[in-house]
Amino acid sequence: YPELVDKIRARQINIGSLRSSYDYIIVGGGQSGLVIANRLSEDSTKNVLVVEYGYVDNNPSQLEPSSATSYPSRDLFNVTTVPQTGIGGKRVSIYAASVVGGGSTVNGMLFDRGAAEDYDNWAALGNPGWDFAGLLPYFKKSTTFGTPDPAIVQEYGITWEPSAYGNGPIQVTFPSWQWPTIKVQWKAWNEVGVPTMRDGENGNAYNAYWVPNNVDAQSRRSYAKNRYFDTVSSRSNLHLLTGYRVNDIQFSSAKKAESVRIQQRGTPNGGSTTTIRANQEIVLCAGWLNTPAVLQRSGIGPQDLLSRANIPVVVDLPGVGSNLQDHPATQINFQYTRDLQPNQASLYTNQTFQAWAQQQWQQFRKGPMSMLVGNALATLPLPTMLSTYQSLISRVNSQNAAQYLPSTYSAASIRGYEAQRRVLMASYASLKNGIVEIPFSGGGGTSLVHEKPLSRGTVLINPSDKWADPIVDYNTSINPIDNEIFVAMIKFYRRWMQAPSMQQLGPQEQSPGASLTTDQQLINYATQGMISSTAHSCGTSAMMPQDQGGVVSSQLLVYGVTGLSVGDISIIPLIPATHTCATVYAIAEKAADLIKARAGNNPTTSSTTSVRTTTSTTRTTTPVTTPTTTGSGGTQSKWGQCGGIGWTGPTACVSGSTCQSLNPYYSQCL
Ligand SMILES: Cc1cc2nc3c(=O)[nH]c(=O)nc-3n(C[C@H](O)[C@H](O)[C@H](O)COP(=O)(O)OP(=O)(O)OC[C@H]3O[C@@H](n4cnc5c(N)ncnc54)[C@H](O)[C@@H]3O)c2cc1C
Repeated sequence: YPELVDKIRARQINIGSLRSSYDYIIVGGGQSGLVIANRLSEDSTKNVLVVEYGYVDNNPSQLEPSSATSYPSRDLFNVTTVPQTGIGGKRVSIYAASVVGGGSTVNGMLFDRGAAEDYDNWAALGNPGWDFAGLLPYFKKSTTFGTPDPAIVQEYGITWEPSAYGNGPIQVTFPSWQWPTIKVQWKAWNEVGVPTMRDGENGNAYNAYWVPNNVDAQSRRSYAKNRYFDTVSSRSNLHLLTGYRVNDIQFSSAKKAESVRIQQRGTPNGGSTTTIRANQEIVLCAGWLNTPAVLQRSGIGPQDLLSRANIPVVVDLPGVGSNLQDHPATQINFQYTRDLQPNQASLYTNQTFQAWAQQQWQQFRKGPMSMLVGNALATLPLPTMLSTYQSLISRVNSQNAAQYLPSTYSAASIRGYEAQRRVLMASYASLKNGIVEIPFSGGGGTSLVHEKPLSRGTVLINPSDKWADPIVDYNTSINPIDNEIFVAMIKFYRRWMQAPSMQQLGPQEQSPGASLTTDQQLINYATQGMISSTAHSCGTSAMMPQDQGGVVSSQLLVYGVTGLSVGDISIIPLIPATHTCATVYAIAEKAADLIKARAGNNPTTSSTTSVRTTTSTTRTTTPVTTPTTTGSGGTQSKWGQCGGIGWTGPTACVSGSTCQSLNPYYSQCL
């Protein structure tokens, strides 16, 4: 493993080896940023710089299935929302990665796509080429399906559609284990009118279907860093600079994006910065939280916000930071009084089973411990769940759209929302599009997830401190119809638990509890336990027409300037009914093709630039002082932190490992 670490370190550059200019500068080396970097650097005459705020996380545990359910705080931004008045005024956690590979490095590895209608809706909002047919080649280009263990396929009747996959970097398959109770659950779905689909990845992600994970045959995480970045380490035209924040973008008088200003992480705001020029294009891939913030700090955003923050306006683009969407969720729990054996609890309660599971894992990387977060979803159309769905749709249509939107929304953003509502209501009435998601893997408890909320939020820089983390407000459940969807979900889940097949398990409702029956009681229950985000935040630099609050065109170019595009999750106009990782790969693959195509039409002189140019041409930088570490004594275990700025824990490593500095902020026992 240390050899691998050395290899990874060798291909990163430090500030001293930066060129003064690159053909492409990618802001953010997260999931989408690494995909785009890989594709743009395929042309050896183009040089590409990725600037990433986070670092490489080389902890091997991050590749293991267990990492799907424990998100390491070291790799995440530490931000909470403003009080969410629609769910009792609580502040909720947000999920935004800050590590090389971004969300793909830390996420739950449930790897699904939305229904065809989800993407057709994007095209209907004024984005030709972004329908499912336009995206399918990119879903395929990014993935390869690995045939799972035939025994588990046969035992559980797992189905998938091979033609939905291609020959791409991300490995996708099913683990070698499922819990027996899931067989009963599949039957029960059918009994309450939810058919089983052969596959969700081919545009049919509605009703109930199996969902694979993005893991290789050894159940190891297959993600942007190891499949899109590490694999092209020999390319000298691709540079990655970690531990630096892109503060803002600078424009020429003709509003061409010319350069980025970067600053070392942890140095005081307003301190020294380095400017790097982009000959061809700057591509924002800083994610839903920071892409709008970088735009706003660069003078592209709502005019009144910019002037309150003392930022000169380059383009008054009110949609920047609006249109925030995620999938809010609440919990439901039933206990089986006659559960099948083994079940999930057996891993804790049955020592023989536990020992067998350990042995299966350690010897063969198979068995219960190869499982991640589960592999089955019921993504239910509204008419399946609610017989009075038409009345709900009429009530949505008769709402004054502005009433529930944030007060900061411009007339253009309100128009855009009305356009979204038109396509959304068609989806609410459709039998080929899910409105809610109920994950199931055998147990009686799960999350109830709203896939198509009407409420919208904002991500705005703090006008009194533009360097602070952006202010996030999801406005969760501000629109009362969103709560009606939760009530319908709870009632339908109860119906599922009452299905004939389920009775062999003896399900007993724990929460909300059978005594809660009125809609208001269920709303109170749902909102009390509700979270605003299931880590699928998106939409904050939306691909919509400019006069409808859009930020980028269907070419992903930012309105009002040239040489600047967005290639990450923030371009999503309308949240799809799916976990977002696979969709982000498709967006980024398509973005790379769009960028290449326009470069082809407009060649630059960059091909003549020497790749070897280094520091002397880099604009001013203040030398970075080497940080010191004050240790508290004691010995750190292998893989643990042993130094870095601000570290006060042990600096000595357990025998067999040595403390190695990976960056100024993190040394590790390796
Ligand atoms: C904890 C978690 C669990 C998830 N679980 C699942 C799941 O199971 N299944 C699924 O399908 N999806 C899941 N997702 C969602 C999915 O991973 C994300 O939607 C996707 O990774 C987003 O990709 P992105 O490229 O848009 O942003 P990111 O991958 O977040 O990349 C943005 C990058 O930009 C960097 N950055 C930010 N600001 C700056 C700046 N100013 N300068 C330089 N760099 C900057 C950040 O550090 C980050 O690395 C999860 C996400 C998270 C966070």
